[in-house]
Amino acid sequence: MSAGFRGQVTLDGPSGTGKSSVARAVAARLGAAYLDTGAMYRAATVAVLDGGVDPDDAEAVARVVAAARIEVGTTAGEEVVLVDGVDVAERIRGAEVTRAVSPVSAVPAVRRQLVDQQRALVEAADAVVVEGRDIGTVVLPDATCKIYLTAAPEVRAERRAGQLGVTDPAEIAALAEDLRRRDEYDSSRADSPLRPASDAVIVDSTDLDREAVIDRVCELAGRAVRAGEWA
Ligand SMILES: Nc1ncnc2c1ncn2[C@@H]1O[C@H](COP(=O)(O)OP(=O)(O)O)[C@@H](O)[C@H]1O
Ligand SMILES: Nc1ccn([C@H]2C[C@H](O)[C@@H](COP(=O)(O)OP(=O)(O)O)O2)c(=O)n1
Repeated sequence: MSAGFRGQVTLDGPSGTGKSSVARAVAARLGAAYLDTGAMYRAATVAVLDGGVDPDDAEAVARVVAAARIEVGTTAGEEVVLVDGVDVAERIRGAEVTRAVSPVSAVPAVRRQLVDQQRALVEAADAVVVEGRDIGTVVLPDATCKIYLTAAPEVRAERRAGQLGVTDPAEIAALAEDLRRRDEYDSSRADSPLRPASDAVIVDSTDLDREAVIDRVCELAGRAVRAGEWA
């Protein structure tokens, strides 16, 4: 599978499974656009924090996010994330935003607003790789190829630690607890909980390196396109 892909590849799954790194590489290989929907919920969280609002106050969160202009780019390798015109690409990866993003993303009005934006961005692209938590289930139920990435919790925590340069065992344990809490929150919320779509292919990356996961996703995307042509 190389140039010529047309359609949507969705990559959902919990934190630290490799969604972002795999989605970016797959998009580059397929010559497709790339949409990081987690970055949009993180940007909304910046607006909430700067608005001086409690992330657990759903009504206030919905009000602040409705008034915010959230913009994300769709080119892999060029992370563009703006809130009211201000570049927040670096800030959205910080601990303050990571701590507050789950309650913000659980607010139905916030989800409706961002899902509308996500669908518009996807419609503008002939080929796109979209990563998140509810892309195969809610945002793009008719996507060409749906992948659900998983990995053992301790492996995910180690990967996240490696990414952040954390080596202290106590800090790694805290990261693992952070991932566990966020997965639980994201999986148990009422609106669009994290779960695999019934027609998603589950890829367990516990014992696969990044390149192997990228190969597998590209192979599945190629297979889905061929199946669609024959249907
Ligand atoms: N299959 C893999 N094996 C080892 N490390 C990986 C693998 N996939 C991703 N990584 C690394 O794990 C870290 C977290 O990956 P990331 O793509 O940010 O995950 P997610 O978007 O699911 O949270 C990154 O440093 C990434 O390079
Ligand atoms: N489609 C999505 C994407 C992310 N979210 C929420 C839930 C996640 O905890 C946060 C952050 O997502 P992000 O993909 O950036 O998180 P990780 O990189 O996996 O740590 O946003 C969501 O509710 N729906």
